[in-house]
Amino acid sequence: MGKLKIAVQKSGRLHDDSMKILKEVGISIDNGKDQLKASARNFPLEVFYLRNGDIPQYLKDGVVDAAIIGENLLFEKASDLNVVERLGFSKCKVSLAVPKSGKATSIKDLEGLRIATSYPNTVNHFLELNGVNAKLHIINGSVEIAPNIGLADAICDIVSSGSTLFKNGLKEIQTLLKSEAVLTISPKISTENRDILDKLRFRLQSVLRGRQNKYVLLNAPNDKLEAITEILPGMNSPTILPLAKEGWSSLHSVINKNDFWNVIDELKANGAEGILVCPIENMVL
Ligand SMILES: Nc1ncnc2c1ncn2[C@@H]1O[C@H](COP(=O)(O)OP(=O)(O)OP(=O)(O)O)[C@@H](O)[C@H]1O
Ligand SMILES: O=P(O)(O)OC[C@H]1O[C@H](OP(=O)(O)OP(=O)(O)O)[C@H](O)[C@@H]1O
Ligand SMILES: [Mg+2]
Repeated sequence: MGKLKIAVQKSGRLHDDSMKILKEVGISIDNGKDQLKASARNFPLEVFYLRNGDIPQYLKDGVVDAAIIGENLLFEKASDLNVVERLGFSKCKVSLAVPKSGKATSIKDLEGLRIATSYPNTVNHFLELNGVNAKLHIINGSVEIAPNIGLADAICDIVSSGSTLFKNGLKEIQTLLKSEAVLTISPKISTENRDILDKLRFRLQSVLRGRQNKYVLLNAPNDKLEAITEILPGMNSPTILPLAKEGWSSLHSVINKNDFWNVIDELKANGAEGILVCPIENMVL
């Protein structure tokens, strides 16, 4: 049987969470830190540890079948490749910023100015879309310093917390893209390896669904069960078990983690007690 070749960033922002999600889908990888390639012990998978910036070309050439990569880099270097799963980590934006005292408030105000960036294709795409002419300075890192050293009037780079912009006296004027880590595939992947990829995707979907939801257990008097069931959003049919205490039941359900805190007060007001909220490792549909 063949092996699915998957590229993961060797070191940097995506590495740890990429390895973590592979572990959570039950794949054990002997991970010698200096290895550039490692095989999984219990799944037909080979991991290639590569520079993030090199991964799009490896995908296009079919050197690897799949990769975990930032969506922003796909837009920059391989917009023809498909995203097959959004993985929910390394969330960031690609934004334009100018010095705090600058007058520009959008891309339209950058006509004739100099923009420093590591993402020239992305910037050019949006400049063209807006009919703006600007001069790009392509630099590979520490882009935010460019206006301070007189190299550029504006920058385009990744923004997450915004602290790098703040520290360099810059303000964001426009978000061009939103990004997160994604699983993407090579157009040259074989049919055999696509089957392995489908197995991996099935596991990833179960883990991601689990991360998005919480298992909730609560106790309530029997006459309140109907009201409580109605409060819990998106619930098909909760499990209801009688408690040893006469007239009381235990209600078990799954709830989206974003919804839980919104309904907690209502649950309590309707007589729910002893509410437990537990993480879910896997949710297989
Ligand atoms: N501050 C951040 N917060 C969240 N995600 C980020 C942040 N910076 C980068 N990312 C995401 O992580 C990806 C990898 O970024 P990182 O800085 O680790 O690597 P790189 O310098 O782009 O690549 P290479 O591996 O080629 O050196 C980016 O493409 C982006 O999707
Ligand atoms: O909004 P923030 O939370 O400050 O994050 C944004 C910064 O993070 C990234 O740099 P990184 O730390 O990856 O360094 P690099 O330039 O060496 O890649 C990015 O290039 C920004 O500079
Ligand atoms: Mg970086």
